[in-house]
Amino acid sequence: MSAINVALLGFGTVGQGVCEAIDTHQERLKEVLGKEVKIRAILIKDPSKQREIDPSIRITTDFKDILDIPDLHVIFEAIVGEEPTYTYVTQAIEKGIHVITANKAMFAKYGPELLKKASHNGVSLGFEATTAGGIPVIGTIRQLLKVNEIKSIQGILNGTSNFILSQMRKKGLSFETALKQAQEKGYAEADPTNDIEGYDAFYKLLILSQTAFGRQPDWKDIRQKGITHLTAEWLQAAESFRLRFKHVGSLERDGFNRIKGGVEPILVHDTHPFYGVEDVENAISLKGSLVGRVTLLGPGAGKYPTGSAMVEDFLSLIEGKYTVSPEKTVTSEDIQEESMGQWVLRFKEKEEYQSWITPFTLKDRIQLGDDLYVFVEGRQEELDYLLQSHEHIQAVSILDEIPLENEVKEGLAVS
Ligand SMILES: NC(=O)C1=CN([C@@H]2O[C@H](COP(=O)(O)OP(=O)(O)OC[C@H]3O[C@@H](n4cnc5c(N)ncnc54)[C@H](OP(=O)(O)O)[C@@H]3O)[C@@H](O)[C@H]2O)C=CC1
Ligand SMILES: N[C@@H](CC=O)C(=O)O
Repeated sequence: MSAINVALLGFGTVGQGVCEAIDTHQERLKEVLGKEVKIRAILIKDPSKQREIDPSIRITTDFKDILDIPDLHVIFEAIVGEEPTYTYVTQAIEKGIHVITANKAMFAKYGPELLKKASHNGVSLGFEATTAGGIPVIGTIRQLLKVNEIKSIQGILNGTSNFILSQMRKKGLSFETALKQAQEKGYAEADPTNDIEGYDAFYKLLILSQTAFGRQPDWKDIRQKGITHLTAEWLQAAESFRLRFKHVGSLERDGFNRIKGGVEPILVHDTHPFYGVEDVENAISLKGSLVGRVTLLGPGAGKYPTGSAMVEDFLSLIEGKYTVSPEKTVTSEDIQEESMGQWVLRFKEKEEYQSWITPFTLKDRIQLGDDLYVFVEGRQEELDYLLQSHEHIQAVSILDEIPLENEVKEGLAVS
């Protein structure tokens, strides 16, 4: 029985997850593929680090050694940053080697080009692990929602941020302590700025856009804000109104087929599917033209969930499910939808507007903090009044949000 030869780029949290997944599930892989999967080599950066690696696997710091492996079928790419990753992936594809990547910073930027190159060279490029850790969202869109036209996407897309917000709220931890724990658990990026300032979720949102809508919006049109300004007091104050702050990415196509959206902290009510998404979990809610709203939930980061995503991607790739470039043709022009009644309110703070999404009906104004208010059970006219009477609040757009299940709707505003 011949083997499927693979190599790993990177042996950090994700690389180790892939290695262990292959090791512990070798029998299962053999059963499905009819062949053994053999890790031939691992590319690392720092040769002085102590590692527990099967001595039959070659360890190298030179990517040329990887390219020179005879009959190498697949490369699992789990290193950091745009370069040298883009160069390595390009060279692998040009050599006819399939690639599976976890690197969203690289893939958000170069994904469209690399997918074309892969298609041109007759190889596949799997990228399930770039987005939402272990949740099979890319596969769901690529393989299971081919007829449905995706109209909108919302997601908690960064495990580290969600973990920090949950820990600050539940245990009153400081931001720094919660971040440190996320780093120790292997959730955070090498540079956690990407997690806490929203870049990581931003990249994932662009990858989802490419996959679901067949293209990306202009990057500068996508709002991007992290979680660093949120305090434990705010998180706990909101809780008493059955509201939670979640860092959410959202995208929708407007009537002119433009893609709009952003990543930012929003408040969700306890009837919202994202309310109970806690710690390292991620969630993605897709609205399809036939199926309606589908919400996927699961672990958004970490060694085993990400290892799982890459190995499942590998199986799909070997089984030939990804032989065609996943880019869809954008067809429909008539995607204008009736508003579900959700507004983005923007609040001016130090000459800058910050945005939170809030349901539109308002009634009683209850003070939460010095300059933080919640509005409960009101009407459209009251929102209009609020907007007119507070020059520092703007309603900038209506989102196709998940409707709240009951009639009591709440919003939060800074006044
Ligand atoms: N952590 C997670 O939960 C998830 C991470 N990802 C993505 O996966 C990738 C890897 O993340 P993660 O495993 O957490 O990162 P780590 O920092 O834990 O590991 C990175 C690995 O890449 C190696 N590496 C870095 N730069 C180079 C280079 N230039 N040449 C060769 N090897 C290099 C490092 O080598 P050395 O060991 O020698 O330092 C290390 O083994 C990232 O792109 C990340 O965004 C995606 C989904 C989830
Ligand atoms: N740093 C990322 C890892 C997974 O993509 C996160 O926290 O979500």
